[in-house]
Amino acid sequence: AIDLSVTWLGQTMPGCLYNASGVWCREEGELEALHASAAAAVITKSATLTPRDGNPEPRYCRTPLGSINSMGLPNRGFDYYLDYARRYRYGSGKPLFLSLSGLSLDDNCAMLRRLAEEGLPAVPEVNLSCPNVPGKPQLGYDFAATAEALEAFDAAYSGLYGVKLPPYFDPAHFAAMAEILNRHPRLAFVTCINSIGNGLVVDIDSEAVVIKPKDGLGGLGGDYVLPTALANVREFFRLLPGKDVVGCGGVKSGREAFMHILAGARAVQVGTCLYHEGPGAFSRIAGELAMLMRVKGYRSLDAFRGRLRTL
Ligand SMILES: O=C1NC(=O)NC(C(=O)O)N1
Repeated sequence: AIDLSVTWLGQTMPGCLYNASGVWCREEGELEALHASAAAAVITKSATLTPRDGNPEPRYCRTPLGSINSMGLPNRGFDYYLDYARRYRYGSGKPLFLSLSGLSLDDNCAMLRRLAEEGLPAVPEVNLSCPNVPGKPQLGYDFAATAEALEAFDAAYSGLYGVKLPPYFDPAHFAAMAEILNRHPRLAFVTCINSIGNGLVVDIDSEAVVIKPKDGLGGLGGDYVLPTALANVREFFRLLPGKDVVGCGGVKSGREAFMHILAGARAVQVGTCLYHEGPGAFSRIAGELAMLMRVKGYRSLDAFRGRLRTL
């Protein structure tokens, strides 16, 4: 039989696929639908300290090659997701991740401290990469600010945590980020990647942009981002010994999931494809991955994880 389970963060989850933060996870009903699906874990919509409406609509658009979004962190606020985490059924073996995207370092630390006080099994994934809050640059592109933030996170939270990274496009940036990330032993994983920020999709019939915020600029997902996502997974897999890399970006079938794991991904998140297909995507993609493994003679993910060949 094909084993798709993943052992990390001191636990074993029943499969390797779960949602990308932001997709199908803002409301409790959505989170419960994910938990009931073939998703192997659940992550919540990035929380700000207080509830937030987000950007004006239209703020999401599907395109033939994926998606563009400028949601602007619409969410129910940290207390809503903390309350969900108190009632979550951890016994299912499906980990719960809480995505945190504070609008300031103090907010991120306040949420981390509150989470630490609860002593819940939920694992924080701190979002360093939202590209869609007007006036707020992506923290992950400011190396000094990222270094300062991670020191503060270590002081605020004594458990294992992860960060959601923006895509990087230059070996010097991979190296600079890795040097910072490797200073933090309790930073157990990085999720690569968040959307490719500030793309522009044009509709030639209307001769207009397709989303309202930022005059049409938004984060790209889907087919557009797969090669960049794979590059970030493979580079950080090499550069962060002892840490896990979660692959995110362009996964719409067993093929892309296989690529991410070959590049080094411990587990794989699904965003744009989940937005359009719904939670049924997880059983489809898992089945396709298992079939691919069967054809290739692999019985577990460990048999090929990180084994991407170079020429
Ligand atoms: O981190 C984020 N990435 C995105 O692509 N969009 C959301 C958002 O805008 O809320 N946040």
